Amino acid sequence: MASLTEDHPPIGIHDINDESKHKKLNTDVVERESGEREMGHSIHRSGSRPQLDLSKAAIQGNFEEKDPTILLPNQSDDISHLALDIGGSLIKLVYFSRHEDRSVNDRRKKSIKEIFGVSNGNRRSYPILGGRLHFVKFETAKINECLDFISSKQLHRGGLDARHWNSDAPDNENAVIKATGGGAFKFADLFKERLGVSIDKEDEMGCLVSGANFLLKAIRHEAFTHMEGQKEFVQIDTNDLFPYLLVNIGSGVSMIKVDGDGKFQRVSGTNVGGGTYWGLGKLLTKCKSFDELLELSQRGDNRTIDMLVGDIYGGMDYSKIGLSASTIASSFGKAISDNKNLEDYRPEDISLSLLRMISYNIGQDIILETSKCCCTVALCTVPEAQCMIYIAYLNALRFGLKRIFFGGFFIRGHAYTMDTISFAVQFWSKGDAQAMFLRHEGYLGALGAFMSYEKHGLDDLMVHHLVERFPMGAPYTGGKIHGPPLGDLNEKARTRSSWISDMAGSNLSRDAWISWMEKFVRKGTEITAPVPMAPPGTTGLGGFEVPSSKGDTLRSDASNLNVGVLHLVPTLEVFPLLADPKTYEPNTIDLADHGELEYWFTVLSEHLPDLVDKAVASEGGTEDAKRRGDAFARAFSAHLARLMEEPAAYGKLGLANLLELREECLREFQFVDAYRSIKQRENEASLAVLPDLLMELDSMNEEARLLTLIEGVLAANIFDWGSRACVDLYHKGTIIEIYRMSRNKMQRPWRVDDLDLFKERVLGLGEKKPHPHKKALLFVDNAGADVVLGMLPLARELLRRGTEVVLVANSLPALNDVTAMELPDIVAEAAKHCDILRRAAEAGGLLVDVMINAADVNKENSSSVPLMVVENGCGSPCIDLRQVSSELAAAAKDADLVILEGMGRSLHTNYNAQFKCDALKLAMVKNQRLAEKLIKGNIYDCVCRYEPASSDLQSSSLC
Ligand SMILES: Nc1ncnc2c1ncn2[C@@H]1O[C@H](COP(=O)(O)OP(=O)(O)OP(=O)(O)O)[C@@H](O)[C@H]1O
Ligand SMILES: CC(C)(CO)[C@@H](O)C(=O)NCCC(=O)O
Ligand SMILES: [Mn+2]
Repeated sequence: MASLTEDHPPIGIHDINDESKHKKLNTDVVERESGEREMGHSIHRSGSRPQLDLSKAAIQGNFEEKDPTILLPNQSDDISHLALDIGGSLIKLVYFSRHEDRSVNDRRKKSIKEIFGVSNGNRRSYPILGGRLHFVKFETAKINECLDFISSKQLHRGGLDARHWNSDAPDNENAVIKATGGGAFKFADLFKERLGVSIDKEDEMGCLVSGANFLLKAIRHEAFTHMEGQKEFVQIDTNDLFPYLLVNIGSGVSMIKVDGDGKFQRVSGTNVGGGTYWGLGKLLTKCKSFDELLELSQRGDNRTIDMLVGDIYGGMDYSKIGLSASTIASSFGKAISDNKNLEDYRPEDISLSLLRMISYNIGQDIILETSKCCCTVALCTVPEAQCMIYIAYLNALRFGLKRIFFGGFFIRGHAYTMDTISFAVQFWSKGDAQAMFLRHEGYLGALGAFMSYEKHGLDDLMVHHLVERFPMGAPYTGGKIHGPPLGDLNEKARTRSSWISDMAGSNLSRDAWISWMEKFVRKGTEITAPVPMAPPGTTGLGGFEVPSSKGDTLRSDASNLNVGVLHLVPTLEVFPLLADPKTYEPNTIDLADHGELEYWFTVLSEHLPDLVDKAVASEGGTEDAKRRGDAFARAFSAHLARLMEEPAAYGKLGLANLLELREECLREFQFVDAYRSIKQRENEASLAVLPDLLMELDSMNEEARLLTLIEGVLAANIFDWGSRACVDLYHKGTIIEIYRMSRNKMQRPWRVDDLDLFKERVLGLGEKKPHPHKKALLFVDNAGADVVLGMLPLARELLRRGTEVVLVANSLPALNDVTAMELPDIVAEAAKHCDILRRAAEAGGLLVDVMINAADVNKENSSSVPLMVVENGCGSPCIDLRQVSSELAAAAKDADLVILEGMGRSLHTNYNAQFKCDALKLAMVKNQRLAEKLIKGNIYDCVCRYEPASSDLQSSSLC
């Protein structure tokens, strides 16, 4: 038997209680499959990364070239798909990369397919495979960088045939990329020349509309309002979306009335837009970037350069026509009489004056075109900075539109801009119309172009098919990181360079690739966005005050952290046993409470160095692992910092999202399961004592046994590498000692104790007959004692009583959570010592591969209820039941009991979830703050919450 820390002295209960001081959280990394594949050369790769088919690969052009393009004619396994919106200022790219085919040798899958008739294991049956949508932008003036990017990622190779984007056609002769925006026309020849692809031009307005419609339909937290610094997500009812006004503020401005999918009309536009602000601003302030200019405006005072009504009227209002003294009478008008040169004005003031002037002129132009009746009012009384918004409003009014969505990169997630717009729309409409913003504001056109590929199956995507994960942009791996920093690039670089050195006897490519990446790192950092500022002071008629700024500088990395990568998983489904999916909220604690966010931020940050050490060690402590560890730490810290400043940056934020972010971040930097060896050791140690435990249980009467079993689950839930307090414990005793101590501490009543109610159902009471459940879904938590000594014996008891059991485990590793891939071996091992488990596992198809001693098998008993394992579709310690694997959804259909075990699944998330069937939530609370908050208790208190499905849902008894 392997035990964890045998050389440490045992601990007592006293030690455990002392741990309540600790409030840190421990973390973990996750594993991806890795393997070897024959491809002429045997290449080791991470299975989660694109798999390149290098056969017949050839360098295009000159071998001596610095960044040669490599053609991969037989590449088909991981085709990426690309669409572009090439605007006057920026090029927007949306590209898709497939998820790896995870259908590795998973014996579970076969039986699950047979039993539930689902084909989750075979993703190829879907029109599109699971994958990711990435969002990237470049300046149009630097189109060559964009072409380099496309070429280096071979994105143009995916568009083999634009009409059928998942075409199997192997040849690249008719390669076509969908593109919209003026640049689709202007640069078509360049694309042909540089990449050998044709551009299939899509109508710009149509793309903006279909992009917006797609986002509003498919992304849960896409649209939001922004008032006085407060961002609020709005879940749009797609049946009640139309009509709306779409205002796209790019270089120029377009206003489009949208009546339905493909039904729209451009009702107005103006040539004075974002491009004007940036262009003139550049000339007048010598700013090098748009953000610099925007940042300047935050600290500007336009009164030093604008001529105000008060300047002309001796400080007085011109009230007869409704102009206040502070209204701008003439933008830049003071420069006439000041007798100053450009250099004498502060660039800050120029920028703000310009920002206001542009907005005013946009408004004025459209007034003349579209609104004859209102122009005088608008010209005379409307605060100048609000004019273009006023026009948007007038247009909305004209067409009876209540909702105005704003898109285009001019908005830039900029708090001041959005607040100004919102205020104006509200002001003029007297609260009738509402301004809304879109998280993917700048990518509407590119997404629309992407949607125009036929047969990609995206039209049918539902909210639960898309999981937004966090962008790990190259800029985060810049600085002292050397070499290709991003996972897939890293992998491609490795495979390419090994191919090149093998085939061409040269190692030029890796260096060339790295230098390209370094360049990208630098460039990527340049395209940045400001961190939103404090809300402006608005004074209604008097115009807007100078925007207040949170700090002197804008963080240069924020724009890379504005939208995440969208993971498309067409196999995800809403958990069918949720009582009301519409009102379901997975997170128990709302991180909108800043104190709460700060607490978890500290917990996660403090633990980061430890986590990096562990992650690096788990990868053999190599130089590459250190580099990735460093990159991971930067990326994760940047995300945390971003979220501290703007908690809603990636949509509504809960603890589940934060914990998932950490796991995703580790995955992004290719860390395989850091807890794998710990999990293995704990599994072994626990399996070694399992027979004794089962014997002990079997000697009890059924009432004592049920109590012992639930106690066992709660006690074993102490093994949680996500809890700092628990991790400290592990250094003080062997796991068996800790387990015993934890068992001994189990004194009823627990803090939440519904055991009697559960017992009544299972064992009956007095006249009431036992009423075993038909089928139970057991959401398991940790590997080791938790699953082996806690949940498996409970599962065994249910099986013994005729309840079918489905063990539901993570699809990907997170902390020391057991995964669905790991469970069959654990069950097989346990089944060696237990007939009930063995027969059930056989019936559930889990033991097909295991050598079973034929003599042991009692054929007559082989009609046992099955024990199965299904994956939940998650890779996080928490579970969002709106997005679970289709095999879990299928398994859930006829279940009448759900058991959620562990803090992540039953407390951080789902504590308040209501189910259509009976639910049992079991956990030991290993965090003092959560204990206080949730159950008014203390660390190591236990929760046994049983909620029968009946309509008269009984509230659990808080003892
Ligand atoms: N990093 C940036 N670089 C340049 N402009 C930026 C940047 N960020 C925001 N902007 C603003 O966004 C505008 C471009 O927005 P967007 O990409 O939506 O328009 P576009 O598609 O290039 O233009 P159009 O649709 O008129 O052809 C710029 O003119 C500028 O005002
Ligand atoms: C020309 C487009 C459509 C190019 O995206 C855009 O820049 C725009 O809407 N400009 C405004 C042109 C006008 O309506 O006066
Ligand atoms: Mn555009």
